[in-house]
Order: sequence, then C-alpha cells, then structure tokens
Amino acid sequence: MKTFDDLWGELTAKATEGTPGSGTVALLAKGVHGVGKKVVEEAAEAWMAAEHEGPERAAEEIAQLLYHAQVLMIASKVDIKDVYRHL
Ligand SMILES: N=c1c2ncn([C@@H]3O[C@H](COP(=O)(O)OP(=O)(O)OP(=O)(O)O)[C@@H](O)[C@H]3O)c2ncn1[C@@H]1O[C@H](COP(=O)(O)O)[C@@H](O)[C@H]1O
Repeated sequence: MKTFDDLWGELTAKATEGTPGSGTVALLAKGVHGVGKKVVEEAAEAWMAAEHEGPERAAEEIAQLLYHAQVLMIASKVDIKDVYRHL
C-alpha cells in the first residue's frame, strides 16, 4: 500500500525528471495558480463525499486532495519536511 511519503518520492522524482506522460508534470506546468484551483476543487469534492456519499467515496476524494496538496507543495517549492515541522 502506498503511503504519503511514498507518493512524495514518486511525485518529486517525476517533477525533477519531467517524465513524459505524467499528469503531475502536466499539472505543474499550470503553475501555483492552476494547482491551487485544483486543491480547492478537490477539497470541496472531499467535503461533499464525506457529508453525502459515505466513507469509501470520502476516502477516494481525500486521497485526491492529498495528492493535489503534494503537487501544490512541489509547485510552491515547499519541502515535505517543512510541512511536517508544522504538524
Ligand atoms: N494519486 C494520484 C491522483 N489523485 C488524483 N489525481 C488526478 O486528479 C484527477 C481527479 O480530478 P477530478 O476529480 O477533477 O477529475 P477530472 O475531471 O478527471 O480531472 P481534471 O481533468 O480536472 O484534471 C485524476 O483524473 C488524476 O488526474 C491523481 N493523479 C495521480 N496520482 C498518483 O500520482 C502518481 C504519479 O502520477 P502521474 O504523474 O500521472 O504519473 C501515481 O502514483 C498516481 O497514482
């Protein structure tokens, strides 16, 4: 099972290498503004799923929210350790 740290390693590697065909690389090309909009969209979808669609759908949408939060970290040059310092 993939963890938050596993995903971080995968996404940072793809961002650094500019992996062709990667959705993450394509999303990063939209910049902080474009990525930030996706974070807000996914947050709303996570909220709606949690409130109306049950735990399975909520888990799916929360996973997408965490993914987009990591892409926003990469887009804004925030390291995962800098985030962990605030937890
Ligand atoms: N965990 C995710 C992940 N969660 C969500 N998403 C993206 O977010 C989208 C969901 O957004 P929406 O609900 O708005 O659906 P959509 O309308 O189809 O999306 P858009 O057209 O608006 O982008 C999905 O279609 C994916 O593009 C993800 N994309 C990638 N990953 C993981 O990230 C890693 C790297 O992926 P690539 O960069 O694509 O190789 C892999 O391990 C993937 O499993």
